[in-house]
Amino acid sequence: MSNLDPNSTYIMPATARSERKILFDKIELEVLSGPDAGREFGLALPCIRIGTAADNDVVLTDRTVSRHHAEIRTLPEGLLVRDLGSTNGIFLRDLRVREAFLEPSTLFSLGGSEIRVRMGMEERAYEVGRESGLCALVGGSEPMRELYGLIRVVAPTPTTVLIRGESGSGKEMVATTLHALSGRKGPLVVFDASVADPEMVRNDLFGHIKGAFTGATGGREGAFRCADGGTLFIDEIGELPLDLQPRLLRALESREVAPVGSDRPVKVDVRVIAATHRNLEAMVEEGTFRADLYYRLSVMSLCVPPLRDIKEDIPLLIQNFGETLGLPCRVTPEALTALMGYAWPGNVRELRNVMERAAVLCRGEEIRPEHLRLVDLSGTQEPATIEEVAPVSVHSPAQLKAIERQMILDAMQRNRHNKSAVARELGIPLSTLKRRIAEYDV
Ligand SMILES: Nc1ncnc2c1ncn2[C@@H]1O[C@H](COP(=O)(O)OP(=O)(O)OP(=O)(O)O)[C@@H](O)[C@H]1O
Repeated sequence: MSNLDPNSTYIMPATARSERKILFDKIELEVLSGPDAGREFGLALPCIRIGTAADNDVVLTDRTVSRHHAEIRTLPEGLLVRDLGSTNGIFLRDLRVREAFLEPSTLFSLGGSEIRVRMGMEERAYEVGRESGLCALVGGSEPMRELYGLIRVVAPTPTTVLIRGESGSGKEMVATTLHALSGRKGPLVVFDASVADPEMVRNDLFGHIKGAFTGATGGREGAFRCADGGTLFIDEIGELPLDLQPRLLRALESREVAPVGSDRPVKVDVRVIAATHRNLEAMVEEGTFRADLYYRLSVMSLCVPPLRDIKEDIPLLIQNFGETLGLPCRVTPEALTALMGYAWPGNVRELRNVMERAAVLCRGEEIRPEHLRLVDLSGTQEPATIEEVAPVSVHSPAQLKAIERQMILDAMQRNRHNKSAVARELGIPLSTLKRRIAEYDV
């Protein structure tokens, strides 16, 4: 292994201020003997398969090599080689091994082919340009431009990406942008791991066969297979039930999924992007998130800045919402000052909601500070929520609660109990929604 931490993305400032470099891990193989002698491979994948069948990552022509002979996986401890049930086995010197960690530049043999393997690094340059947006993402601040540079260089690779950032900061938009620039022909499938029922998460993510469980009257493809040829975006990965995490890890490494009720895995060509607002490191520490899955996901992390750190983008975002949402209102300098002074705990989503509401309240005139209804300048209070959608106080607090409860119930039904989708639809953070659900006994 390289002496750099394999669990991190390295960004090295280059001499020119606008160009940075990023390092991708890769597995390098060199065939030293046998019919494929002289061939070299460098693959930026977490796990590679070697054999004579065409669906391997490294396809050899040596007839003493089995169709699916071996796999090599990158792990924090090093490169792990594993026999996939070959006829002629894997040999390290004279020792036949079923599974072994390889020292750097170790030689091993598959049938009559001797192979040298090592962990490599591929350096790619990326530009931090002067643009004020990328695809649907808006913002010309330095952190946003840095993010665009990373998105452009990471998008066309098969690397799993972990997007981190606070709720409402634009993680899903970053995932959409990564997919749009990936060149992958298949669809973008969004999967929310915060659904309350773990059974539902398992069935919806991996699919199931007919009769897999009581009530499974038909088969279901599952998000993984629906995303074949495209991208699977797993939102709220920190909420993925612990017992499903090994299954996801297996799918990421083997690029195969076994539908529930079946022991026949299906090959999938899916690029996985995950997102979270949670502190996964702390979750690993406390045992609620598996370290091996964390390691696999965090090889490439992209951080979306909170709005309070990119306040210079507020005017641009407002202008963009005006255009995309058809809000023709002008913002007074006083209102802009108020917007710039606010802490934005709900990030860009909150800004959008505030602007939408202000556009209604100002009745076609210019937006003044009182239309914004920004009550909390410290950022300690919850962002504007659905009760504020009913601005004129014709309801008693009890009636408002009943209305809110009904709105949540309706949205839950529409979104098949997918809480993140509900929170998105209602324009409130997931944490607030969860509190309301508990409070109203929904
Ligand atoms: N950079 C941006 N440019 C334009 N609009 C943005 C940007 N970032 C966020 N938004 C707006 O904020 C809304 C919320 O963004 P998004 O759903 O991507 O956030 P998120 O971080 O995935 O939220 P959550 O953690 O709650 O799932 C989007 O619908 C979009 O309107």
